[in-house]
Amino acid sequence: MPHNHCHISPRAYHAALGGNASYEVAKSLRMRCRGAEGKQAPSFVQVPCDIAERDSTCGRFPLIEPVEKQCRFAGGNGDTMSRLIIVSNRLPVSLDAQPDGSYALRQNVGGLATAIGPYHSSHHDCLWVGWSGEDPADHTPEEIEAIRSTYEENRCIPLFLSAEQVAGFYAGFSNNTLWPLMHDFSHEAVFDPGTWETYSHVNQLFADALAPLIRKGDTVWVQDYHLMLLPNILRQRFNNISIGWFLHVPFPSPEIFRSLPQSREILKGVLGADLLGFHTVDFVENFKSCVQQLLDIETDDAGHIAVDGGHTATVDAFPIGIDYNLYRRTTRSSLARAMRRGIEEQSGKRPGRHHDTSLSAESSAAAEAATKSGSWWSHHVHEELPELTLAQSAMFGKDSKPNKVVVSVDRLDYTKGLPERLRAFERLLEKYPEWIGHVTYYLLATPSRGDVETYQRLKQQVDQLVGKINGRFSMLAWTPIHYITRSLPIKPVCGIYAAGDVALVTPLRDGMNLVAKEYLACHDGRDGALVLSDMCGAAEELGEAFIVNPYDIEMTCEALHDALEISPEESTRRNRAMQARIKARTAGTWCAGFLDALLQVSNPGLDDKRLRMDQRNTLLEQWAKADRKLLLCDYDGTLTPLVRDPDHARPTLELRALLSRIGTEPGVDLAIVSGRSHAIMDQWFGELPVNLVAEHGAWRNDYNPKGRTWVRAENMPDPQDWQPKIEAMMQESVNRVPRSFIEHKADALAWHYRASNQRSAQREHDRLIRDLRETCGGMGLMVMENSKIIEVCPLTTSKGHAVSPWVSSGDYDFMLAVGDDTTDETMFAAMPEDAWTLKVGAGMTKARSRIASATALHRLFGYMIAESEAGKAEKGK
Ligand SMILES: O=P(O)(O)OC[C@H]1O[C@H](O[C@H]2O[C@H](CO)[C@@H](O)[C@H](O)[C@H]2O)[C@H](O)[C@@H](O)[C@@H]1O
Repeated sequence: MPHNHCHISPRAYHAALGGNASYEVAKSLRMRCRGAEGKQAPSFVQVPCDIAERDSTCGRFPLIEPVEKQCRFAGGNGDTMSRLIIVSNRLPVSLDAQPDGSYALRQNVGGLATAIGPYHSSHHDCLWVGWSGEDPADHTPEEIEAIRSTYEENRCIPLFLSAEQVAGFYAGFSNNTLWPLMHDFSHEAVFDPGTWETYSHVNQLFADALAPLIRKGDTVWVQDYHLMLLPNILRQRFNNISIGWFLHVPFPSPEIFRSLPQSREILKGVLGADLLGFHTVDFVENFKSCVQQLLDIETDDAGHIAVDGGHTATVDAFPIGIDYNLYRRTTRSSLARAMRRGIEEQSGKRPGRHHDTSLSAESSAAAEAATKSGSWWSHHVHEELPELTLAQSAMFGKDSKPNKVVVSVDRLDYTKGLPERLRAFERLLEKYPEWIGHVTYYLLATPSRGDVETYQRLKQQVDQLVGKINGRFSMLAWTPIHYITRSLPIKPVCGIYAAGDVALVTPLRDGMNLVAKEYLACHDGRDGALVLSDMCGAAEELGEAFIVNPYDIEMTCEALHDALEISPEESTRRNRAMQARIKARTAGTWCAGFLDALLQVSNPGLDDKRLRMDQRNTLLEQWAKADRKLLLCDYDGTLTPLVRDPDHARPTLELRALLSRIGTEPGVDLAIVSGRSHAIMDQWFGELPVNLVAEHGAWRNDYNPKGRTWVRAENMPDPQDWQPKIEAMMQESVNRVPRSFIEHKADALAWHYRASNQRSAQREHDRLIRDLRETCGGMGLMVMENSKIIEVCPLTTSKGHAVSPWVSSGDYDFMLAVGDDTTDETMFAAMPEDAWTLKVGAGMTKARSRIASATALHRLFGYMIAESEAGKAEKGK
């Protein structure tokens, strides 16, 4: 390395390319990396020292780090920092070639990019590996390098697959074999040994692409049915990483899955993961049955599967959500509003506009812009209408029936139940002719997999059905179905959702179905009825919808009729319940929840007693049903993560808001049961609607909006009699162990050593414990070992004792106690059998369940609040 150059770290490299460095540094880095020979990224990056130093000194970020830690994405250098590597068939971004030969990045839409994309963008050490969508045969080596480099600047590692590989792996085995089988369409499945071979090979190629990136301790999260062999390939190659796998489609019963000639290989492939996630508990059960029947391996109720070679895989359900606020916000955009207004005018929902059958100039122009080309729109709205028909006169006010809009948004796929849905709509017009002229169906069906014959046939079938229904029922001024077969951007789609009085979401089989959730988010706080198939995961969460069997045309027709007739008050009430739930269970909480669970199952200290999804659902059900609820929460390490300086653990505004929210739920008594001094508790929580227990039970303060009073426990020794002596002993330890200190409380003293050198602190810890125990025995005091802290407090104090008046009052039909350290064990022991007890983090415990972190607890509280909201909406409150 030239002496006037220096190495910079991958973190600094990303920060620089992410706009955090000066132009000169960024340019220098880019040139350096593009110049690298071969496909492999350079293992470190050099920049001229003067530029790097100037950037560092102007406070952008620390550019210069020790040379031995420096590499780009490559692993294998002993760096043990754990990172997340996401692997999916497609990357979350695509590239568009620009006239100047460069490539511009475009964000992909779709559930996966929306759900995990934010995690990837906000974590600067997170990588994403996937197929670039490019065939290397179509590009020069320079273009390939430019494509690779543009992706890598965004922490995406692209794979280049030939057309032949794509045909076998993607179109072939993934979409023509696994897709139909997973969706219970075994009659559509093609069994071809050739595509299986390519699928296996491409899974190996993904492993090859990952190999140079993986470092000890990394987490690799594999996505979906395209990569079902990859988890086990990775397990065979690396024994020091955590592997997760999530299936975004349904998992079928053994009767269907066993028809796949490679069913056993596929099961063994995914069982290489530590955690296997599915959308619903039903899919988990199907998977477990397949493992039992096809591999003869037992599974237990906790979802553990003991695989050969001592590896244990765990299966659980993680229902995916949407970015609720994105849809809610986008619905308010001017383009979405114009789209909605346009549909309402065109369908006659907005009287006055429709007479001349043209949109207002403003709506028309904006809707055109929204749909980009807008041809479908102008075609329908600029028709000349020479005469009024019977239906038209009904439409324009002579008849009291209000005009309504039905919407649906799908990919044109045989799993979506489009022909069945169209028949149900036709049946509605037949059976309830009063809807003729009054209901308009906006059917957005984006064609996909157009090179596959089944999809071509489906498209023809849907085209014909739409034509038949329109031909049969159309009036001069009214067309029953507006059929759009293009892909529309999110803004007009939100406009379509918002315009819909009814959304018809009736897939024959679907893993989750996000359309149902998106429709509800676009109707935030409003009316609008959802007709939903019971064959999709979403039906488990959206029970207030009109649930139908999508194969039952008569039932769907009746549900559609009821949905069209529902009062705005009733549909708003139903929506409020569903919206509360999907607002709390977003794409972000899904991603975090899966990663929390993966952390738990990969860590032997955290895996036992993991709160599974079915248990969490039971907890939420019991919470929602209960009238009087008791929540007992420890503070440090439970409601907030542990930090070095106890003063820095003060509650954030978000935590205070969460505590206020849950503390004011009707029927809820919330108590923070902490070892903190009552002075601190008063300062941090005094204004919140919560009961407080301080100093491990020595002090108690029940919430009273008129003013708080602290009550000291009885029969405690006078602190003056013991604190000077104990303080002197602790002071000796402070003198010996740098950065240790004493925390003073009214009735306790604590020696803290978290910030100290742990080896010397441990020696001192052992000595101090021994001396304190000898001294405290006869003084009515006890010595407690806690998290990097030794505490002395009165023998009579205990959290269990402090909470017993609440617990034994008999007032509550739901009780939950949460804690993280040894002092919380007395509280767990005081809880009755049917109470919920949760330990946060690792360690021996009497608690019956365990969760990973304080953040996971916040999420659980969020779900509990949402459940209460849903319950209130259901009761019409
Ligand atoms: O009962 P808790 O609410 O869990 O309180 C227990 C002790 O918490 C505090 O110490 C702990 O948290 C500190 C901040 O994260 C950390 O630095 C320390 O190492 C932990 O032991 C508090 O300072 C103590 O008074 C509490 O007894």
